[in-house]
Amino acid sequence: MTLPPKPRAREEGRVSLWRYTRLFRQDILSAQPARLYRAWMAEFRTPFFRSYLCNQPDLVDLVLKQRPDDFPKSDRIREGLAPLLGNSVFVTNGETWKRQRRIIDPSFEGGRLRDTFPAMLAAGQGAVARLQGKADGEPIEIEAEASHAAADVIFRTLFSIPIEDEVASAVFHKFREHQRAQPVLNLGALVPLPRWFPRFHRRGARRTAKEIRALITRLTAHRMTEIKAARAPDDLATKIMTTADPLTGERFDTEEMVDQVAIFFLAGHETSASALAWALYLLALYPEWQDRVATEVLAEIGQEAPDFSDIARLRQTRDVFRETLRLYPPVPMMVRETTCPERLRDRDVPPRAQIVLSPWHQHRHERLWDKPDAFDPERFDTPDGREALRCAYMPFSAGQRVCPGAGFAMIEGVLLLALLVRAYRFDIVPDRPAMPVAHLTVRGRDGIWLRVTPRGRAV
Ligand code: HEM
Repeated sequence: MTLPPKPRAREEGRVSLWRYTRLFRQDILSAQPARLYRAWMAEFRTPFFRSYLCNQPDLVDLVLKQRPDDFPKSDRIREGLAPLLGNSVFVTNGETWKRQRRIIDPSFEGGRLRDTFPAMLAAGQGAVARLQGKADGEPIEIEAEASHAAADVIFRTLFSIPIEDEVASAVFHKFREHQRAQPVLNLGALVPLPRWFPRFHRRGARRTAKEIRALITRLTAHRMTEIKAARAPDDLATKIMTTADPLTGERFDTEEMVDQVAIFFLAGHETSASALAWALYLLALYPEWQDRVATEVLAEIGQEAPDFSDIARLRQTRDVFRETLRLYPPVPMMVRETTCPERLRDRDVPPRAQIVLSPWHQHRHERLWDKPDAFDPERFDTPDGREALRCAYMPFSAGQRVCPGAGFAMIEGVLLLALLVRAYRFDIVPDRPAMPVAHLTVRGRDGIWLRVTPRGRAV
């Protein structure tokens, strides 16, 4: 049986820091040796830093759930991302971070998700309509379509504006330019190289970051005016900007909200787009699963527009999306830093060492998953699969810093997949196979190409 694409690991043995950095810059995934798919913990020593990749579920639990305050994000992450994200919740630590989460989290709770559903649905219907003109069986690059759809979801749910809006569309296009200028956004953040080491903060990336922030400031300042005049739409931006911290009573001011909007846009659209594109690719690779999804969607919602409660009944579609997040976790690695001496698996770990948690390796770990590289959405119905889901599945991270958009993303992903597969058939392009590469998120090295035709018509 064909396995879904996986990059070849680098050969075992020592490599120089220069070579590692070069490999790393090309792609974080293939820069790593194959033993990481079997190891519980691996240590990397360089003259400048020590880094420990932890796969053992107990260790991951310790870092993310039991003592998260002792394993913060490093300041370098903030430095690396500051031009675009300022002091957003993604990069802060300690009391600032806690206050930001107290204000943000209520907007993503269950009841609010129901309220955002119509905006998500409109974005999904927009994606189906956009593909109509391209569904002629000629190869199309599906990541671009998925990015467009996911950006539309974010703008509609956050600011009640479609992606066609002038400012929304400008942010979206500037963002693409930003990625081209700085393809591996957090390289500098992931590897704490000494200050003299060449960085990849290109000048172009600084400029685009500034332009994106200026556009977001326009949206946010306008919304603040609408809130003050009591005529703001009831969407996520209004909810977040009017929520007071239950402990201090403080609200976000415009500037702090700009930082949060920047991360919602970045974290919320890049990740969802990556997951949707890989899900469609996997369904093209396994057409029997594509038929199962199409059949389920027709049985549960027919040709109607689904409502919020329909999504919970799309169980096979959800399992396909879950399995996609296992095989291609959009955020392949996360980094924390030790603040005091630690002893992990009988090794002394000094303060300021890097702790790397890798959904990519944990999700394909040979000792944690049965047939880890196979595509099998039914695995979640088996006792082993359920156990692995509980202790070795973290596409959204875990613990107090878990992704606040996890519930949102699971509804969005299932909804968009259901609408697209109901309308179209997706087939692979044999001479353009996809290969994952970790840029900002896990992407296709040369894009993800598929042939799209209206469902029911053969290619
Ligand atoms: C499939 C989609 C998504 C995936 C796989 C995903 C994954 C993740 C992961 C792994 C983290 C933790 C990163 C770390 O600790 O270094 C994270 C954080 C975050 N995500 Fe998501 N995410 C998704 C969608 C979203 C959406 C839709 C939003 C918002 C609309 C969002 C907002 C955030 C924010 C604000 C954080 C920072 C949280 C903090 O540090 O406290 N994400 N996400």
